[in-house]
Amino acid sequence: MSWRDGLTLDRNAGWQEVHVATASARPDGAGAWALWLTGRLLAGVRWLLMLVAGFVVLNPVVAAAALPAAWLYLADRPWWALAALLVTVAGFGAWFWLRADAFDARVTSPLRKWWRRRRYVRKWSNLMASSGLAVKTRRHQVLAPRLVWVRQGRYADVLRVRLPDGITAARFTERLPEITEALRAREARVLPARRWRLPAWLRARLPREFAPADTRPGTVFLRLAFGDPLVHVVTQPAPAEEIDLSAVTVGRRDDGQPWRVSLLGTHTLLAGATGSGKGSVLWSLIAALGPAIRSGLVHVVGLDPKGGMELGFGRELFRALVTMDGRDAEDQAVAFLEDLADEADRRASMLAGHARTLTPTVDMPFLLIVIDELASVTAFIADSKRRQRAEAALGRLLTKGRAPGMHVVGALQDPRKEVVKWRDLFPTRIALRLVEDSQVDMVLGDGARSRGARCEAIAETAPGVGYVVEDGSRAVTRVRAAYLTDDDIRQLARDYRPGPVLHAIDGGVA
Ligand SMILES: Nc1ncnc2c1ncn2[C@@H]1O[C@H](COP(=O)(O)OP(=O)(O)OP(=O)(O)O)[C@@H](O)[C@H]1O
Repeated sequence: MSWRDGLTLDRNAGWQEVHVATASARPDGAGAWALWLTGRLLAGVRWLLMLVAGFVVLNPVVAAAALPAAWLYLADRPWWALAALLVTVAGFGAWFWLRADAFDARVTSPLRKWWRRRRYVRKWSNLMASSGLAVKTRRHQVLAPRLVWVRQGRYADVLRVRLPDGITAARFTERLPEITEALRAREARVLPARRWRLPAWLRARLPREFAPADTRPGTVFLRLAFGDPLVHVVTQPAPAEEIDLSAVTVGRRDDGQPWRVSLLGTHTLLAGATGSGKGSVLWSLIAALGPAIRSGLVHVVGLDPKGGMELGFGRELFRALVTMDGRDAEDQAVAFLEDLADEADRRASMLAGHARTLTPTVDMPFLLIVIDELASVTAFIADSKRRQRAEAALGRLLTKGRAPGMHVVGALQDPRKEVVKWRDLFPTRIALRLVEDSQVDMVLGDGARSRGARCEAIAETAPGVGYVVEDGSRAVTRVRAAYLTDDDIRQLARDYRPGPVLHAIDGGVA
């Protein structure tokens, strides 16, 4: 992001006053008219200069390309100017034809940003007033939320807005539909307004009562999304040989940037209706870990209640795969969880007093545990004794496994109360398309839907699209998982199948 993306639009202190033009403001008499007209003319010239200056700053390539034609025209050579213009247009056409991405980055994207910025400036006061977000002071001034700055990206802009007294962030959030329409955005979302973080050494020295709160009252960050980089299927890039478990790429975010998830110190809850693309999240995660799976630094184990239909394609990548078929399916699931919970205990006691988190080695690898249907090891177990054992083991695994390098990905097709009670033990939550709007907050946490996670509105034609809430953050991010075909998965298994098993999990799951 360049320095140009953070220009201040309005320097009023704290709010934006909406000027209400009254009929009595009209001039009376010739002198007054002349004065009024001169004022209007000067304002018009200022506006034009600002417009040109803004255009040149935000579109340097287009401005530079138009310079020869403009100079020839001013030098009274209109035909030469026309010829220069035609050459410039032809040059742009060739550039677009040969390098559409570079052309977009240098020409059309800056033009679009400039246009959007003009729209904000032009419409803001009116929009705030007509959406009921303006307040009247006792001196009869009309104050509206003030647009402080705009940070622009290819697909989304973030507007920092200061609220006048009397307007709350909640009230602003209620008006998002009007704001979205008026500013021609695809989607509007309010991001949590976080304070600047003081350096840790300074924070540690501040008395508690002076330590600033985490949120910033009176300020709202409005995120407006334009266009959609998630309409196309996302492909998974070849994984780097050196895997960073705190930033594993699994797809793309709706600002066009890679979607990375951290596997360290957290577990992931993945919910989505049937056909919503849960499989693509699981497989892109496994694919991104390929080299570490082959070298033995990461072990993947899985539980697939569909008899291996989902995870079976890449069976060779798993150190253990419990497929829950046959008459003892429930016993298999219970044994699987109890073995892993014991492993979590073993690792926790080995680390105690030595380290707070695990650095994976071949002797003590990072464990990725994929449970393809969480309900099948909790709510769906018919026998109550077995269910209690399974739930106790799952609880132990989730609470103890985070620090010693065990990450559980629990997929969920039908979020309901008896399953979602586990939600708080999964700090990272992903919700793909859901059937009902009430399920959104059940999965992602309270208030996630009002912060923009519209999982029930995701089209059936967009599998793999969803919303993420990350550990410790209230922000909701829209994403799409990369897609691997069945052949891709088979190839993945051939490329990254692990070497001989060195350390089986106690209890014989491996
Ligand atoms: N990220 C994606 N991009 C494009 N298409 C996808 C993506 N993920 C899945 N699909 C398509 O959607 C179909 C359904 O996906 P998938 O089987 O992963 O859904 P699911 O949520 O696991 O469903 P179920 O719970 O029924 O197993 C796939 O066959 C595939 O064609």
